[in-house]
Amino acid sequence: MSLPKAELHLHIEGTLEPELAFELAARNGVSLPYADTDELREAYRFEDLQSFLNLYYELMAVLRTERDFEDLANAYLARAAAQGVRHAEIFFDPQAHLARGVGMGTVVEGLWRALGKSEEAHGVSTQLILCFLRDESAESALETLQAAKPYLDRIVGVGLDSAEVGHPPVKFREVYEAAAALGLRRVAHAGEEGPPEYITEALDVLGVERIDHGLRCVEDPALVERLVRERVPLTLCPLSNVRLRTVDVLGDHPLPAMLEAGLLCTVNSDDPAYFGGYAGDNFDAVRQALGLSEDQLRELARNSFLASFLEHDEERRARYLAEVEAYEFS
Ligand SMILES: Nc1ncnc2[nH]cnc12
Ligand SMILES: [Zn+2]
Repeated sequence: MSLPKAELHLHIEGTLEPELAFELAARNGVSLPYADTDELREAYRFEDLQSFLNLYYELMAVLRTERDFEDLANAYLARAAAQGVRHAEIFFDPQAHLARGVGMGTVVEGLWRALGKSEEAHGVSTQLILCFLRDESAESALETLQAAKPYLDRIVGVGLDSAEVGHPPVKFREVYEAAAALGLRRVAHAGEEGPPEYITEALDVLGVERIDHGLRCVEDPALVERLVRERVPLTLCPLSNVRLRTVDVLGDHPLPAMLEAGLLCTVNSDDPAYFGGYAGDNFDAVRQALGLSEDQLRELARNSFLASFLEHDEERRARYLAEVEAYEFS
C-alpha cells in the first residue's frame, strides 16, 4: 500500500535480503552455511525472538565495508519508497559489528553514504537510531555510546533491542542518562516478549518517548490507560509478531482493540527481509486480516508522522500529514 507513512521501527540489518547476503558474501570472501537463497529462505521458520536473532546475527558476517552498509541501506530505501514510506527512522546495532572487528566509522559512514542522498535518490527523509544490545552488558553499552561520540551529528537517538526477557530496561539506566545528557532522543523495545512491567520501566527509568512493540501492554488495563493519557507512541510490527509467534495468526492481532482503546499505534516492518514484508505490506496485511477501515489506516499513517522525530522540521511534517489526508485508497 502506497499510503504515505513514516517507518519508525526498522532494523537496517533486518533488511538484508538473501540475494544481497549472497552477493556480499561473494564480494567479501565470506562463506555462508547455506547452499543458495532457497536453502537460506528455508531457515526463516522461527520459534521465537531468539531463534530469529541467531540467524540475524549469523548473516551479518557478510557486512564488512562501508560499501556493504551503503548497498544495504540503498536497497531498503528503494523498497520502502515504493511502498509509500516518506520518512524512516532507522535502527542499527553497532555492537554486533564492533564484535566482528567492523568499526563504528565503517557502519555509520557507510549507512550515511546512502542516507545522506536518500531524499534526492528515493524521496525519503531519514534519521539514524543507535541501538544497544540488551543481552550484552551495561558496560558494553556505555563503551558503544563512547565510540559513537564522533558521529553524533548523524544519530538522532538511542534504542534498546535484542533478547528481551531477563534483560529489563533498568539494566541500562546509566547509558540512557548519558544519552539524554548528550541531547539524544530515547526509545526502547519493551513488551514484545517481555512483560508489561518492562514498558513501565522503559518510560520511568529510561525516559523513553516511544515504545517499540509494546504489544503486551494489553495485559495491563492501567498501563493502557496511562499510555493513552500520555500519548506514548507504540511502534507495532504485525508481520513480525506472527513470524516470531507472539501472535498466533494475524487475525488475532490486538491492533483494532488497541486503536479502539485510543492508543497511539503505528505499523512498521521491524526486519522485513525475514518477516515477509516491508511497511506497505504490513499495512496491506492488517487491512486484509483485521478488516481495518480506510479511516483507521489513515489514522495509523497520521500517527506515524506525529510520533516521528521531525520536530526540527514542522513544515515537512505538515506536508507529509497533508499527503496522508489527500491519499486515495484503491
Ligand atoms: N524484533 C526485534 N526484537 C528485538 N531485537 C531485535 N533486533 C532485530 N529485530 C528485533
Ligand atoms: Zn525491533
